[in-house]
Amino acid sequence: METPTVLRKIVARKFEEIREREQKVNRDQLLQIIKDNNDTPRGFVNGMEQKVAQGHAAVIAEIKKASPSKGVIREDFYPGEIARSYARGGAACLSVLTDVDFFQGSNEYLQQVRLEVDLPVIRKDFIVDEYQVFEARAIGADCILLIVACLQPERLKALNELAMELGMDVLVEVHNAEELETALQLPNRLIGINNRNLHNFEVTLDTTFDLLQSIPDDRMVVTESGINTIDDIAAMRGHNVNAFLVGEAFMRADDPGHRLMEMFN
Ligand SMILES: O=P(O)(O)OC[C@@H](O)[C@@H](O)c1c[nH]c2ccccc12
Repeated sequence: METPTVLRKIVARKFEEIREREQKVNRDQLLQIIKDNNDTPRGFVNGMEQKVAQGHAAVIAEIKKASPSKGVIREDFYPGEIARSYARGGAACLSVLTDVDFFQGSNEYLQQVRLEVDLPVIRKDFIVDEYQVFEARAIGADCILLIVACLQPERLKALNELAMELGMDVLVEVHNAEELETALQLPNRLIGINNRNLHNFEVTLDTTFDLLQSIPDDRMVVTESGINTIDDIAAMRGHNVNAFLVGEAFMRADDPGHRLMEMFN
């Protein structure tokens, strides 16, 4: 048997969580909620492209209380306030962790944030089943994350198509060359490169630099995790990487949006 890495533990728990949730709100009910909400997704890819077209970095600013690798990152955690701060600081889009058991996130946080600001929002979770894609749209997500490391290629493709049918964008996340090859089979504009290995939490920005060479110019590369300094940003921009997903560096600052502005301007 393979050793249960953190990612495998999280995914095993996800399947249980989905079963529990489905008991309370089934798929048909989720569809009804989506219909009743009558909400049009905000263009996530569009938001990113606009920033880059203006010559700016496109920053996805993350709202994350805790993580399995770092424990609690931010004690005073008011997602609506953080979202407003990020909007003032010039974020292109927001990311909200909704995983409860490992990241102390929640669906309610995403719902609050979406009411608070006009920015597009990605649901950051470990999506392994259609149920979660419907749920994402039902709580107002404009985009979902699909992590190639948690999914068989056929499943990845099916979940990606479902998200698109629901009008959402998808950030496809990879960490190595094999996963990248799988991701490039999809037509998606955004390719996320996670600098953190989700099996052992090791972080190196070389993950992005190494994989970059194999990505055609018509994709937008989002470098994810471990972006902590102005030098990190300069190194990325020097390689023509202009889209960033940043959590911890902002969340540890008193005013997260102000920190965003300091780091990116
Ligand atoms: O806090 P950081 O190091 O700036 O990282 C943010 C983001 O990249 C990270 O939270 C993340 C990237 N991919 C994920 C998948 C699941 C959970 C979390 C993540």
